[in-house]
Amino acid sequence: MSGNRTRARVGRLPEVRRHLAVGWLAAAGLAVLTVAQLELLARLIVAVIDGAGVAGPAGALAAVTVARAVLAGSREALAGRTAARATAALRHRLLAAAQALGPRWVAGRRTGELVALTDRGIDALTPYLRDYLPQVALAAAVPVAVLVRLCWADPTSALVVAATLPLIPLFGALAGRQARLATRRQWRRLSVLSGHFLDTVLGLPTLRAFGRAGAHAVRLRSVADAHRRATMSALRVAFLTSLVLELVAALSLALLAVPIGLRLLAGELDLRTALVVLLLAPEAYLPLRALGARFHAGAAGLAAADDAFTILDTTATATATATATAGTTTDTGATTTDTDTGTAAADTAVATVATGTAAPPVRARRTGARSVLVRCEDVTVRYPGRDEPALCGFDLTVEVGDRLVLTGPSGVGKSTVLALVLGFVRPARGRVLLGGRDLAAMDRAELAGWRDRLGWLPQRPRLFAGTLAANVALGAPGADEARIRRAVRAAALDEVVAGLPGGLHTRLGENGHGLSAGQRQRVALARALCREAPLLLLDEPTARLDAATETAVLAAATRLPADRTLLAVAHRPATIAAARPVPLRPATEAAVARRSGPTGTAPVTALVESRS
Ligand SMILES: Nc1ncnc2c1ncn2[C@@H]1O[C@H](COP(=O)(O)OP(=O)(O)OP(=O)(O)O)[C@@H](O)[C@H]1O
Repeated sequence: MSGNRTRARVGRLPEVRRHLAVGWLAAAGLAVLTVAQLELLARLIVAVIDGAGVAGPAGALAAVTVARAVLAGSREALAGRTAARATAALRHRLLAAAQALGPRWVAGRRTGELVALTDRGIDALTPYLRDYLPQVALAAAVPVAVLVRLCWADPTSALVVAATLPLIPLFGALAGRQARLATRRQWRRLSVLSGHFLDTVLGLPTLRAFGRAGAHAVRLRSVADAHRRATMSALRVAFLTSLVLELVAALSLALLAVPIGLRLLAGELDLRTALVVLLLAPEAYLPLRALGARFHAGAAGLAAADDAFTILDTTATATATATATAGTTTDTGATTTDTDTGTAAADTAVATVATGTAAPPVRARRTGARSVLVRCEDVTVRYPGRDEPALCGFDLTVEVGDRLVLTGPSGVGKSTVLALVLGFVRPARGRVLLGGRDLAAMDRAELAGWRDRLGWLPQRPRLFAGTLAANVALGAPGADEARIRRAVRAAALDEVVAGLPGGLHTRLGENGHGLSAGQRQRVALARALCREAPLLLLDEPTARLDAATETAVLAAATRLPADRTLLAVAHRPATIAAARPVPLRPATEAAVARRSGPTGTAPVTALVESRS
């Protein structure tokens, strides 16, 4: 995105747009007060030299000075508040966009870069909004007011100022291009450095164990060096720009001041006019010079804003694509529904599963006795940047009460199936029906309603700093202690809780610091169970557990009420034995099998369906 487009988009942010008008009004007021203040100062000096009464001009000067200070202070306070609001709103939108794009998108980016963008990157917009934008208004208003007053006082001087003034924005624009490139480079380096730093801190135990901490430190140092060089180059451009602008302004003032002095000596100009010109002329150049200096302060923020808008655009495109697809698939869906109800009108009922939110209810189509909760039809999933599909021609039907376990070699696409059911990824081909609704046709509210019906244990669960109870009740905010204890017992965590100093109310550190890996896994499992959701998605729930704990967890899973459904991913024989396995084959293998299947036979599916 070009710098101008980014600036225009920042200017269109609702929080900024509202205050831009006020900023321009304040700048106009300040311009008038500046001219009045210097005019009164000139009068006061002449009065002192002439020995005339100074009370009048001195009083007026004091009043105008106070008014100017109050207006400037209020303008700064307003600009500061606008900057705080706009950055908070942008950060909020960015996080909402990351949330909408889903964990799979977040996983595809370097965490450190995202953190740098939402934290320091957005913060860097503050100088742009607080200092640079108000200065633009001032740089436009003050020179105009000064020129108008100079035209009236001394047209020759006004002509000199009018001729030299454009040199400052001209040189500023020439240097600005270089400055933009340098700050963009600096921002990139900072993002990479943040990513490396976070990776290093999180992976320190691994690096120490493999004796690579030193080598990694060298690499980190070289990344930090690259950032230092980029920063120095950006600063060099900034200093050189300031120097050039100062030089242009000083030469312009010399061009103006020397003839004024000569004309004053020759008696062609009176003292008051000479003073007015000499006091006012620098004020015409000052805001433009300050604008050049502040441009550098805000350029880093603009580079970060550019990245932020790219992410926001990605969400907008994804939403637009989803909506467009929704239009077509809804039509198809309607046709399918009509046909279905037409043929099986007598024994097919549509069960409505209340979502408990304002979102439209999620509907599950009931075929015969049991409702179909999830159906995948000939689904292919592709991740960006990957030639091979993660899933290919994949079919699955999950009915209410099923206990299904997805099995298969690593990387075959088991977690991708769960991501489909969660609505985190969308199929490149085929259809996914969630509670009877086509995933492609579901909007954000419907998806949120569907997710309300899910309990999810991810493969790498994340705990948060806070009490153990708060971590368990994360997905069930209103859960009382009895419900939390039930979930804790079902996750075979009760003995662990009993051994903790504060029991359920023991405070955990970041990501569950203070618990073992297996205990953390069980807290996350308790969190999934605590939702008491109709469909439970568990990604390797017993991966880090010993045999006895695994048995306890599996026993809890088999005790789930009959109307609750379980779809799990597992590698361990005991877990697979506890439910009906659904073996997954690698997508490419399935695709080859599908192509080579004899004509007229049913296509080989990547998944063999199984029900309890
Ligand atoms: N965000 C992603 N971007 C690109 N490719 C991905 C992404 N997530 C998964 N993949 C790829 O998709 C394929 C299926 O991944 P998935 O995580 O679903 O496998 P899995 O069967 O759950 O593996 P495991 O048993 O090791 O957890 C893999 O080849 C993986 O490399």
